[in-house]
Amino acid sequence: MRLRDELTFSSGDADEKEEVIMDQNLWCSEVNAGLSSGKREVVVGYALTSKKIKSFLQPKLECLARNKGIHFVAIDHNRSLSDQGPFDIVLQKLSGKEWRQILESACSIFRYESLTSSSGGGLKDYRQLHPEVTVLDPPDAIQHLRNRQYMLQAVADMDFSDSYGKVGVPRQLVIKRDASSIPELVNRAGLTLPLVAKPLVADGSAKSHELSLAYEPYSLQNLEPPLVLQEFVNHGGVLFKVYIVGDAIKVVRRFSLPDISKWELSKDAGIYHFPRVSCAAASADDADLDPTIAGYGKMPEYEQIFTDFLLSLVQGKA
Ligand SMILES: Nc1ncnc2c1ncn2[C@@H]1O[C@H](COP(=O)(O)OP(=O)(O)OP(=O)(O)O)[C@@H](O)[C@H]1O
Ligand SMILES: O=P(O)(O)O[C@H]1[C@H](O)[C@H](O)[C@H](OP(=O)(O)O)[C@@H](OP(=O)(O)O)[C@@H]1O
Repeated sequence: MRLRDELTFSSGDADEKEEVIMDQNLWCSEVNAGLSSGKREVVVGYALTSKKIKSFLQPKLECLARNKGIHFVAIDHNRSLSDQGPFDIVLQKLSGKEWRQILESACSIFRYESLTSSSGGGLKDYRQLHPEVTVLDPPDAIQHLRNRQYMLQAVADMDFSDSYGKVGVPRQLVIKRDASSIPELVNRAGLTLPLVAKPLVADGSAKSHELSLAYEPYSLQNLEPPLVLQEFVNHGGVLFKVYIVGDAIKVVRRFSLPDISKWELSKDAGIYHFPRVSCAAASADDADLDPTIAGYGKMPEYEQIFTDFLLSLVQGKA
């Protein structure tokens, strides 16, 4: 059980240099409330991009978490990780490079060579120094999701022979450089048009979601490699998004790009850039779908599921 005087936090605000010690009276009353209720206080240090903080750490989530004794604390990018906390969980979605920059700028206690490892650099040493802290998710476990060439490999490797339908990965081609070679490479690979062009790097930036649809390969020469080209797969204009948090699995349905007919293909040319097609606002609630498929825009009861999951990660730890 954490003692009160251990709990000093840094604001994590890049503009604030000095430690911010929470109001001891406020904090004590909460910890006392927690202690009296037997609830264990859980401290989650987070290292997320500002975009992710804005979209993820919504008041509804923070309020529900606090009621369950879970406190989200920004990891101060200006101080060494080991001087902060103590944390029960480090919630992170940064690349090894971003962690490296944070730790280098934080006069980190870690050796420089440890920053060069691919699995999030100093975070790897932090995990060795603090095995009691759960890192969500370990950089080496999610590294492949940052690359659209490798992110689907897990699906391609699965055996769905006993499933009700066919699950596959669209045929795709990676273009690392030299966009002028795309028409020849597409022809040589025998890819069927139209093609969806996606940035190869899926790093969570707005740019990484800038997708294009090309009806002929020559317009692809205007795109900026590295990118991945995927054959367009007609799928009825509805996308099923599967959310998995711990053991909880939820399926939501979204409107997607409509099917493309051969007539359209013959009439259409050029390349079209499209926004976040199947975002939460594109709920397919009204689509004429099999009623057994539950779901809507976002993951239902997400805040409840995620906070219960965080508690499950620390249950049983002293
Ligand atoms: N090969 C494809 N065939 C047909 N439609 C596709 C294909 N790839 C992507 N799409 C359409 O483009 C949308 C976005 O594609 P994708 O999910 O790969 O991008 P993303 O940026 O990873 O999306 P997310 O918003 O989930 O991060 C999909 O929801 C789907 O509507
Ligand atoms: O359909 P949703 O709103 O869940 O789409 C998510 C998307 O699946 C990714 O999780 C995005 O995160 P990044 O890949 O890090 O960009 C989310 O973007 P965000 O800006 O809202 O965090 C989408 O919402």
